[in-house]
Amino acid sequence: MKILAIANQKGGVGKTTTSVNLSAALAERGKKVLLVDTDPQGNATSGVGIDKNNVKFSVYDMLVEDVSINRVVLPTDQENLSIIPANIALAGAEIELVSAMSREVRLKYAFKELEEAFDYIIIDCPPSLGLLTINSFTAATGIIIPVQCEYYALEGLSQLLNTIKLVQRHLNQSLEIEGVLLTMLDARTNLGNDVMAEVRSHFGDKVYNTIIPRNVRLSEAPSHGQPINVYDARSTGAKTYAELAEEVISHG
Ligand SMILES: Nc1ncnc2c1ncn2[C@@H]1O[C@H](COP(=O)(O)OP(=O)(O)OP(=O)(O)O)[C@@H](O)[C@H]1O
Repeated sequence: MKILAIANQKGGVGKTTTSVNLSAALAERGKKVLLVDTDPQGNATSGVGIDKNNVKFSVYDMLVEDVSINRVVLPTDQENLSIIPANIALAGAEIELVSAMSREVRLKYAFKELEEAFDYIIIDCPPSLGLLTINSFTAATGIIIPVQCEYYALEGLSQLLNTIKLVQRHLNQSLEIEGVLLTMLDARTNLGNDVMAEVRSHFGDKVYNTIIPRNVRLSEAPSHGQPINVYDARSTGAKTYAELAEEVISHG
């Protein structure tokens, strides 16, 4: 089982869009996928059609109240795709966890209790490097870093890399950067090439060949509660997330 955290503390770089659509594309390829929403905004939850304010249990209950993970996992409309939902209740967790026992390893321990077998667990991280993200890094086998194609794309990444190093040293030695994903490429500018060269010079072959273009269908899909492969399977957004899924699968 691969556990992939989708993380970048910079906001709005495509973490949730990638979490939802990579999960859905993997599920479409017959992989059993558990999407875990750890962002209090709950956008991954609503993005797969779950009413985030109307769930019995959320990731908050699992991490803070010790509710069993097996009671928190919900099926979605898509075959092979389940979710652990999040909502605004999670906003307090960063503070509540500070004084909790085993505060960095709660997610990892919860995954150990899973009764259902999954091929992939995909974790949508919040735009911060607090305890929720640390829990994800501690539980994960790899991290996918979405980087928006824009000037200063790499700004702030040193903080993220530093956090990864700290977690590797103290909490999870086998944690790896699984891949770096360029997102929101605007075909009308040449910026993509510059950013790609810069990102490649830092991360080498960790950078996925797949680049996600800016695609309006990707931004519309969440308001319909559907991943892009359901909302518009013929869109370039759907095609590129399908390519990404193939790349992720080929990495083993
Ligand atoms: N490839 C794309 N093309 C067009 N719009 C996109 C694309 N990727 C993401 N968006 C839109 O950009 C916004 C930010 O994306 P998203 O929510 O995935 O980023 P995020 O990193 O998860 O944000 P946050 O840091 O707030 O959690 C959303 O409105 C989303 O619909």
